[in-house]
Amino acid sequence: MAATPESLWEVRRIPNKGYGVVATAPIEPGTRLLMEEPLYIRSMTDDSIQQQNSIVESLIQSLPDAAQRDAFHALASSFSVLYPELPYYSIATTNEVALSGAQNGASGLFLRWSRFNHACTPSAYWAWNSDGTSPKGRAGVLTVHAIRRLNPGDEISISYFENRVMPHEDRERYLAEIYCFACDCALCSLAPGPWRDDVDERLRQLEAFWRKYHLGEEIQDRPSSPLLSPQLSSCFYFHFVRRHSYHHYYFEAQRYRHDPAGCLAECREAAELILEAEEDVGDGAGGEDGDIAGCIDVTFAYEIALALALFVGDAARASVFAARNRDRYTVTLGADSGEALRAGRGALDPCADRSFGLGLGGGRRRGMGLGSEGVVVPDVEEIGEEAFEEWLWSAEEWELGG
Ligand SMILES: C[S@@+](CC[C@H](N)C(=O)[O-])C[C@H]1O[C@@H](n2cnc3c(N)ncnc32)[C@H](O)[C@@H]1O
Repeated sequence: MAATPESLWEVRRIPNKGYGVVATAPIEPGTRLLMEEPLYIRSMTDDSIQQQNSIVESLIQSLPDAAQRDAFHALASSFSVLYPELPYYSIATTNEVALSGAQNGASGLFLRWSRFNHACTPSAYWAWNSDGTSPKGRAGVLTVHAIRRLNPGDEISISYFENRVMPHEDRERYLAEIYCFACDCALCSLAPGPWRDDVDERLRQLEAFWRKYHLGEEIQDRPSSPLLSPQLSSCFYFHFVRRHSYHHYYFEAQRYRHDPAGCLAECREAAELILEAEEDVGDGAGGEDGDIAGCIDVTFAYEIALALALFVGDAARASVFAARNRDRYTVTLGADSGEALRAGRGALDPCADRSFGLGLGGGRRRGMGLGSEGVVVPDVEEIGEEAFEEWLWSAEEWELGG
């Protein structure tokens, strides 16, 4: 992974927040702001908080570099009043992040990342890249990229929710319980009234989408759901769990199989809600719809849409969704991230994907799906953006036999 220009920001005192990260130069969306290796990684077990305090203490004591030990002790400690006798636990729990991928179930502490404050509509996106390589050649790096245009003096914020979306009262409770603070971002500062209700309604819609497709909550409530065949579960595993492997995944197999176009329509609604908000902040100006920009990334809708297109063997739409993911991951994770590279390969050759055409049944798999039956990507210049979107999301050809 390419190195990071950290001269673009500095850590400063921020009223009512302790320290925070502030831009020192103009920053464009997609700029890499941080690439950092963990100070330590520890597995999350059901140890008591006293045991966790001892575990973190020995991790810190064993660091060879005194400057690193001092930097750990200088970090924010939001739980020190609650647990004055557990200083290591208090610092760890204020600053650690849950890791996914190969380190699933573990958490890490990152000294520089720990200075970024939270906003429900953040200006930067962070992610743990378990396949990313640091300049020192070590596997696993945490990256932060700007997702809005920033000016010198702007605080750079990230979301502590990791793409979870919630209406205001749930966010308030979550931040108070987990992080001990009340958020005063633009979204949380909205006065009660019709506009805040409208924003909450959109957030609830996106939350429902997230819960359904990323946590699979509906299926957990439905004991009659058929078990996935090994073939199907491998398809779903491959597409949804690889990036978000810390989520328990259950899938609506039957609906996915028999009504892929209906599922695609839900992806479209979610993607449009997210994109409308982002368009408003695209020029850095902010705006009414922009109040929810950055709460959830549009790739969460496009990844599902991509998986659906692959499942039904629609190479044309799969390549468009993969290309959109590639472009977005390039902004949020960097062009050199595993996600952007994978999506780029998928855009060029969707038929090579393991799950291409799985929904078509044995005889019609690979090379026999819609990809080779003449569905081609229309020329957007020729038909216009609106008609292109209609084509992309309508999926009239999606008729799966059997
Ligand atoms: C990971 S640290 C962030 C950096 C921290 N402010 C510092 O001084 O090092 C998390 C803690 O920062 C504070 N914090 C983060 N975002 C905040 C916000 N939006 N408003 C108030 N406090 C915030 C809370 O005390 C939280 O527990």
